[in-house]
Amino acid sequence: MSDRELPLRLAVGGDHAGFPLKELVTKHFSELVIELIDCGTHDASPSDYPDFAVEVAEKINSGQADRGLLICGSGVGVSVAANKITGIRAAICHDTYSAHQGVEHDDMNVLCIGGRIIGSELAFEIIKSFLSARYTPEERHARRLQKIVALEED
Ligand SMILES: O=C[C@H](O)[C@H](O)[C@H](O)COP(=O)(O)O
Repeated sequence: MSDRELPLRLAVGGDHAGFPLKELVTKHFSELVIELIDCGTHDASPSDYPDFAVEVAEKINSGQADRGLLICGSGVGVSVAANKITGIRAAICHDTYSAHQGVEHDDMNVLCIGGRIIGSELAFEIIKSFLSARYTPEERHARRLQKIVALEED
């Protein structure tokens, strides 16, 4: 995949376990997106992943960012936390197919990665796949998304 510009504003966050990969990701993508907002953590001292899920979600829900990227050790904690927040559709993707199909079909707006699971080069490819993808507004996808919105309203 080429390193052409990915015209989105991206909010990035993660805990101490995600910090090493987040540092590499922010450096790699800062020139490839319109804006990269680093929501922390800013060092490797122990921290709590829900705090960064909240920060990234706030950037999206306030309109400051188009998409989010969350990195913890496994990707599990940040995805569980982010999906508690209305308007956030987050998923762990450790392959490129899920990263673009999740956007195209499910309008996924937050990608979650495990910094202890995959290396930086694969992570870069997955993130590019996620950022390059666009939601496909076909009737079946819209119908399913409406059912998810209804779950949020329960
Ligand atoms: O799903 C949770 C995340 O992977 C956390 O990054 C992980 O639990 C942190 O582990 P520890 O506090 O042992 O470094």
